[in-house]
Amino acid sequence: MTTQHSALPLDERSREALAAEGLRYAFVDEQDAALFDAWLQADQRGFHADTLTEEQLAEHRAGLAFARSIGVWDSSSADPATPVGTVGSWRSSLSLGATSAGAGAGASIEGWAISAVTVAPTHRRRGIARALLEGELRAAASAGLPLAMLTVSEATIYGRWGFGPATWAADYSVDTRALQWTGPRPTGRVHQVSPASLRALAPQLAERAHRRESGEVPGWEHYWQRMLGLTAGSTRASKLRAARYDDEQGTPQGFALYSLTADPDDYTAHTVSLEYLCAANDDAHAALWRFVLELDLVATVRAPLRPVDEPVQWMVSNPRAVRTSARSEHLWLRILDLPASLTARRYAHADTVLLRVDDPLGYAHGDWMLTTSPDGAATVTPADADPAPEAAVVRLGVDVLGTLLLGGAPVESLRAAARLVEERPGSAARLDALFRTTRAPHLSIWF
Ligand SMILES: CC(=O)SCCNC(=O)CCNC(=O)[C@H](O)C(C)(C)COP(=O)(O)OP(=O)(O)OC[C@H]1O[C@@H](n2cnc3c(N)ncnc32)[C@H](O)[C@@H]1OP(=O)(O)O
Repeated sequence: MTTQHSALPLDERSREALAAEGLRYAFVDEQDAALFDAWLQADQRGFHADTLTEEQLAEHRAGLAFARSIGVWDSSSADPATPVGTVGSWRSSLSLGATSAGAGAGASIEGWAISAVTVAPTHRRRGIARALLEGELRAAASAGLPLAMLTVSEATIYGRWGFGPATWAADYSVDTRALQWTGPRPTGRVHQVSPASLRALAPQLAERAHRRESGEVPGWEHYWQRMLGLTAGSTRASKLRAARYDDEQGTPQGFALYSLTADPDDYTAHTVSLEYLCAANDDAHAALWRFVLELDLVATVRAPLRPVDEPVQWMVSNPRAVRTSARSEHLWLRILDLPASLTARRYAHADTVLLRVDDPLGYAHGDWMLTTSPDGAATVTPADADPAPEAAVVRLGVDVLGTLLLGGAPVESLRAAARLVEERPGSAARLDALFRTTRAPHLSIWF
């Protein structure tokens, strides 16, 4: 067991709650290959994914040993070695780079990333996920982490524990034969490279790109192996192509990973799947998009999980050729330490807002005075007196505050939906102006 894990003990309340159901809740010792393998296979089964081969298991063990893995076991089941519940978690930064105009580039906050939440079909709806989630939140809060975060299989699950969607993602489908490139033509060069050649560079470029964004969570060792098609038996490896953009000085500034699928009836009409586009500056973004949109023998470029304000729609002659085929929430946040969460980011201008926060689990519950200064910095204090007459006053749930935190939420819509109540007229508009960011927050990975 690593130091990081022992620093964050197993949650006693969850252990007791599950023990009362005859279930054992415990850490997975990543050095115990048989134990870890059973946990990994249970996680795969939980998501209806393929059973891992021996080679893949070895890779997963190496690649995921950094996380804190917890299992739930039922000694009375036919296969008592395989956990009936899983959860994995780790400390991770969350970028806050675009939280106000010009200010805050490179800022981030540390949070608790939660993943691999599964419960066996034979044990569902008996409260196992609840015990796992509430245990994670207590562990994160006791470690002093300001928030927890996750990406979700279903948007119906996590609101009950105070998580709210905080970034959104769009899938685009581009009809490349219906447009011309009208965007910038940067003076650097695009090089066609092998995905393997990006192994060291990709995380570095992603880290630089994330400094410009809010909502980004860094990938980990095994994530990059997978993304670059370098894992054992990767089904993507033979199809994956890569392009790298270097600036005029020859310094890499971005890369794109994509694959092509032929149209069986028309060889000139391949579909490109743009699986990842990472740009540390605007030039790299434009050059790489232009590269994929101008590939010959291609009719369609599909680009999943892109920002909802993806600038490419303004870089082509025909905006209707860039169709949004899907749009949904992506990263979910759960605020645990309200002052630490709110003061980590920058705001648009000086203002004073009383936030009356309802948090059924207690972590962020209460009245809080948020005061921002002209340079965008904030202070947050418990509000025990009546608010000053000039303060905006709103009442909202902790999930809605998570939704607001990165600045991508339309506050007026939340007010109209009664998810946020104005206790003084005009407060929603003031909150919107204060929290809104110049770029939509965005997370480019699943975790
Ligand atoms: C961060 C991540 O890892 S996201 C991935 C989530 N996992 C998956 O989608 C894998 C497939 N699904 C599963 O493994 C399980 O069904 C889980 C993990 C979603 C739920 O596990 P369970 O142990 O059945 O949940 P549990 O019994 O603790 O339910 C807790 C509450 O969530 C609700 N709930 C559970 N699953 C769902 C769901 N899929 N949709 C909506 N509500 C749900 C329950 O009704 C219950 O509600 P309440 O107590 O507030 O009335």
